[in-house]
Amino acid sequence: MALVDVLFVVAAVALTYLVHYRSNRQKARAPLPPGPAGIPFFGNLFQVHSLRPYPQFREWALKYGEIFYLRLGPQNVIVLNSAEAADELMVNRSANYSSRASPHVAHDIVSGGQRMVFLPYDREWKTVRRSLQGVIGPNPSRGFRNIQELETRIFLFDLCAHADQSVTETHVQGPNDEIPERHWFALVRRFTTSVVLNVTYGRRVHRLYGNPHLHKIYDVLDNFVRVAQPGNYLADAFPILRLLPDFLAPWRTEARKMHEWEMELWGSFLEEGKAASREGIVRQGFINTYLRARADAGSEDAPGDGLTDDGWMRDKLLTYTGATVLEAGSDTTAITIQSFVLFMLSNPHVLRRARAEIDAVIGSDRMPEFEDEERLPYMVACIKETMRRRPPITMGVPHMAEQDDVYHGYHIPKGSTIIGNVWAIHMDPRTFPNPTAFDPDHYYTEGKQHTSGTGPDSSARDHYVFGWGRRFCQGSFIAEASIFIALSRLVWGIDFSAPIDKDTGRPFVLDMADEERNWNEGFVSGPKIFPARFKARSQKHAEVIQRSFVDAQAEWQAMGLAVDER
Ligand code: HEM
Repeated sequence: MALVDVLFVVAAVALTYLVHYRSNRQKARAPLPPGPAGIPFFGNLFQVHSLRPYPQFREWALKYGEIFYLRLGPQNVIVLNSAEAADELMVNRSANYSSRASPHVAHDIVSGGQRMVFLPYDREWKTVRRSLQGVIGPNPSRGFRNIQELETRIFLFDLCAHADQSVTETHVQGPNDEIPERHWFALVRRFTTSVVLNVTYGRRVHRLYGNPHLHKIYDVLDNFVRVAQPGNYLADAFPILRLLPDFLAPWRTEARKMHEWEMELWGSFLEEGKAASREGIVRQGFINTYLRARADAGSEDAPGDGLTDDGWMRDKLLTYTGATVLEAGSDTTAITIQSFVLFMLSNPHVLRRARAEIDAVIGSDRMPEFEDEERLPYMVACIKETMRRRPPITMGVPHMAEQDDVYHGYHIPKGSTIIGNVWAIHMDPRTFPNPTAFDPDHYYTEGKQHTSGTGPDSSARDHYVFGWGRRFCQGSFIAEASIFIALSRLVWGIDFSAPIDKDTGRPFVLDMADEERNWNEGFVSGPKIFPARFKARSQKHAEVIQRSFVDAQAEWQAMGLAVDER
């Protein structure tokens, strides 16, 4: 960078800081919450590990209590470290706390300002949310249970037939956490993505290998979560840098290219949906149904961003709405399943207990069904404990305060980023004794009925992986159903074990407590790939799995969906 550019940046940063500092001093009536001291201009920006912030945030939570304050450049950040504080602001006062302080580069440029998860709390977001509610809300989501049930049959079959490759072959995770397609992690991804692809586009992931779309969905997601990470771009923290012309802002050119690269994928899904509809092929799925309704209302073509005058989503907003469902629902759900396997391998006594319950209730003649959930309370507790011990989005998705507010005598400035510190809440020893242990008894009480339902009603919640209030994860019902049916069937029918380490002669299991070494970095983060063997528990289980796979093919055909190519 030339000297003049450096001077420009420094002057811009100084100006932003002064304006911000003066206006804060004038407005602040109550004191800001306590927090670590920062440095001039940059505040705490360099104290936050942008890709693995949660251990530091937990330390600060232990030091400062239920609320602390950070400044990342001119951006005020309020971190809520207790369930009570997070519920009070993001649920009880949700009218003020349902917007997003979206990262400029990731949202405005990479997403063309259209990615639902980062939309502000405005008319566009409300339209998207309302439209999706009719598909993935509590009742309509039950319409996908048939698909989820069938997809788990394929999942079990694949684990028995193909997962051994993750032990017999050498696999290396890619530099951006890419998963080799012959590793068992990829079988989990096929399952979770196939479910949400059906929800969105009425299609399946029916091949195990050579799925360019499947890989690109994860590549786009991995790239996006990296780009969106706070601290990644100075232009996110210092708005004045956004005024720089293109030749002084290489990040803008880079971000525009990412937008084009993403749109090649997401746009192609929409165009394929439109082409199928023109050929008279009636596909199910949110986007296809929406396109038909929009065409019936007279807007067959609605290019561009945002909404039409009569309130229909235009193509790009619709494209990114489909993308959000695919992104939000694929890796998060896959990570939960992968983490569960790791926790079970690390705690064989828990697996034995879960299996004993399933064997007693189900037997070996049939697989567990959704209706069995109420009779499998320990299994449900194992799932909840998986999400508590390792939330896929360790720090949740930040909200934003739209107006000044006061909480317990502390000033919360308008425009602050609000972080519900899921990790610290889940690691609070007052609620969860011995919090770093994987112990389903955190959720299990003998004789008490448990279900996985953790809807937005905060008084009935027992973990916080799905966020808060009006921005509460809209796909939680789909997610919980996928997770329950996949994991209860896994425990029922599949014997999974760690391979023997040649050096130690003992089973090789990743140390789940070693965050740095064994868990990926980033906003959405799961375990690094690890080998495991999967085989049917008995001849009887194998027969049920094989028969269910074969029967599923006829059902796919009857629904007009692709059969599995194996
Ligand atoms: C274990 C799986 C999942 C986890 C841990 C998870 C977690 C989250 C979190 C933390 C948020 C942000 C909540 C907030 O702002 O307070 C979110 C938003 C969202 N999730 Fe999920 N999610 C999962 C699965 C799914 C699935 C399967 C779908 C779709 C079928 C989905 C769709 C969405 C959507 C559309 C949003 C955006 C909501 C908004 O901004 O208004 N999620 N999710």
